[in-house]
Amino acid sequence: MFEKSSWIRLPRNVVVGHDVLDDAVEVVADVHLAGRPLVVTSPTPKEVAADGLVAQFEEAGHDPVVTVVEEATFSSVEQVLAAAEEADAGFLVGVGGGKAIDIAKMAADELGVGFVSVPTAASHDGIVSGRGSVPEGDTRHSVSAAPPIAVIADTGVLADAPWELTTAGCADIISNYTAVKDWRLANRLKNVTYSEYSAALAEMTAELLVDSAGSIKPGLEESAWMVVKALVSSGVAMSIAGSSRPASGAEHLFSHQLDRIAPGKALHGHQVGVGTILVEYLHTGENGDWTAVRDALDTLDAPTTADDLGITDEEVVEALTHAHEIRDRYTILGDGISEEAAIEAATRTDVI
Ligand SMILES: NC(=O)C1=CN([C@@H]2O[C@H](COP(=O)(O)OP(=O)(O)OC[C@H]3O[C@@H](n4cnc5c(N)ncnc54)[C@H](OP(=O)(O)O)[C@@H]3O)[C@@H](O)[C@H]2O)C=CC1
Ligand SMILES: O=C(CO)COP(=O)(O)O
Ligand SMILES: [Zn+2]
Repeated sequence: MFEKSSWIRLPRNVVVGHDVLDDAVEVVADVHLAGRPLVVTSPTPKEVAADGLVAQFEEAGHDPVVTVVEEATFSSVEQVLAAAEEADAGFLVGVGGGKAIDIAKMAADELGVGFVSVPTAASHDGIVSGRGSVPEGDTRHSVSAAPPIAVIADTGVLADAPWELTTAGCADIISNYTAVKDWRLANRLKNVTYSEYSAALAEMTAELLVDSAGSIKPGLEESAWMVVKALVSSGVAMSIAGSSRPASGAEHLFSHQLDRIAPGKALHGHQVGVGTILVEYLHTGENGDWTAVRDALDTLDAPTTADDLGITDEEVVEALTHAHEIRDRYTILGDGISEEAAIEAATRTDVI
């Protein structure tokens, strides 16, 4: 008897374009969210977008409240839960980069209320995903959470954000190449659940972005448009998979380990981009596709070396040799690679 079942949870409204932030009240009404909005944001996105959004909700008689989070931690989730309880919030609106959106998403999931995602930077593919990524001690959890009911991605805001945030988003997409390779490997060797549809979508998203790399330029709203569409598509791949597998493999474990070893030095997307060069080398060898990955990152102005990331050679080697310890996720790293192998990979690829 066939007994398999799966849930694919996706956003209802994905609104992308120029000045769409002005339509927030309408978007919220369209998905029937009711009650007091709790706006979850972080310091810069508050000024860039959340203050204006709050004024809009006030004008519409929604009586919004705001809470500002500083870090992507479980204690930030607790802070938001307490604020929501105190305000008796009807739904949550996450305004910011990956940090604010992840925290709002997880808190809304815990509360069982609706969540609206308002990215202020095209810097990560968690904008629509049903995941939250949170460090805790020596590990980093990829937490399941309901995806946003609605996404409001204002391309004017995204294009005005610092260019390096957009290049970080591009690199987060390029990492799908190695993430999918790791996923297929884990499926073959460890029988990990695998979805060909999800993997194909994740790979195609990276392919389309790389094909357009030459026309993605700073300050152009059309470029923000192309990148955010790719980020949405990659998030949908995660929702189809029911895990971050199509968008997060060994290159992400490397980045998560760097967050512990060299905190605050570089953006998530930039770290995973450099990780993708290294992991592609490990998958395909000296004459493999890592040069194409490096060239694509270079064309997009994204970092390709330890120097570009502002980290030391030793930190790269330490992150690569300890990446497999981040979580129980089988990748090309297996149960860890030796220091010699890490130095070889990083040297051959000119990362160090
Ligand atoms: N759930 C998922 O599926 C995924 C989750 N992630 C997670 O997302 C995070 C990475 O996202 P990222 O956006 O890089 O990190 P942050 O949210 O930390 O944002 C990066 C920086 O950009 C600033 N910023 C945001 N918007 C603007 C703007 N419009 N103008 C100027 N500055 C701005 C932030 O300000 P401030 O300091 O004030 O916040 C912050 O300093 C990681 O925690 C990662 O694990 C990544 C991919 C997928
Ligand atoms: O960053 C991610 C995808 O780009 C997801 O990260 P996690 O695997 O930690 O959830
Ligand atoms: Zn990522």
